[in-house]
Amino acid sequence: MPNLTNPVAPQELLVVGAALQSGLFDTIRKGAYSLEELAQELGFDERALWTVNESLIALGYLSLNAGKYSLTPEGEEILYDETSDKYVGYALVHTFNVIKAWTTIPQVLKTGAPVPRERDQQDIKGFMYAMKRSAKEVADQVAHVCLRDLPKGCKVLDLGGGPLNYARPFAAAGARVTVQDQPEVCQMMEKTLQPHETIEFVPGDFTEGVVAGEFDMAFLGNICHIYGEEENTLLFKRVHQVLKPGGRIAILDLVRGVSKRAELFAVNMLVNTKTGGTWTLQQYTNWLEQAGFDSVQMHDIAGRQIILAKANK
Ligand SMILES: C[S@@+](CC[C@H](N)C(=O)[O-])C[C@H]1O[C@@H](n2cnc3c(N)ncnc32)[C@H](O)[C@@H]1O
Repeated sequence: MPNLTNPVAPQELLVVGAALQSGLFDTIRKGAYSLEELAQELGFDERALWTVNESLIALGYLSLNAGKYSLTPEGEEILYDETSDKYVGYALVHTFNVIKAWTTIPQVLKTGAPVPRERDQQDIKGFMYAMKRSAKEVADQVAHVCLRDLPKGCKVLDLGGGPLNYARPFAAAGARVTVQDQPEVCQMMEKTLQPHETIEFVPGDFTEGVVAGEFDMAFLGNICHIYGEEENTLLFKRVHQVLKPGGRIAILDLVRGVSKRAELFAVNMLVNTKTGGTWTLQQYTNWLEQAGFDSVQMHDIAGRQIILAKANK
């Protein structure tokens, strides 16, 4: 059913998301700044900063005492306290970027192509947090389904697994995990690895090539929606080459016609990618069979789908 009952709600999200994205909250958290000092530190226009800060005070995120700004306890909890139920944190930067991208729909309708945008470190961090948040409730179950019947110490390839949301549960279940992701993601996330975690990073673009190996299982978590038929079929063929005979491919995504979220999510891919979208089980099955897989099965975990198939070689 259509539901546009509260069209003003995004305003809070936009101003808080912008403050987080631009480093305003991070800076205020570091010390006591006056308006002039803060504007100087961040290179911001004073009038613009004053207007935004006043709105953040009205919303309850900032307070001003003796001419110095600080975060309110509620602001601190929502933006920085990962142990709190109210915590949203950097995932908000991702929501902010999603909204920015969706405002380009009128242009994309004409050109069919995303409007180019630069991504800075704050954007990557926001994306990582959003991925972590979305995986939190399902990651252990996903790992269980993907690793079922595989021996301890099995070799897993996690393509686009840089955020480590699934690599960590795979490793915790005894797998040796190779993560291939973009160099900037590997660089950021490698630092977060614990010495006991059996995870190695291999930087590289998987549309250009997949790391060599003899893997028991290859996990493609939320990456097939970034690409279209041509790239996915080629990727499945490359994955087939690096799996052991009878090895498993596991694809986690929102399957069109099965997930209730698939149609709307495809709009996000439309405005952010050249060929991405959400795909039906029939499309996945065709691409997998062309790449040399058989025994295709689908599982549902909390409204997300996992497609499993076996390398027939
Ligand atoms: C939507 S996130 C999914 C992350 C994780 N697999 C999950 O499900 O939580 C997509 C990931 O794939 C990576 N990625 C996208 N295209 C890639 C490419 N061509 N080569 C390597 N990594 C890529 C991104 O950097 C990002 O970490």
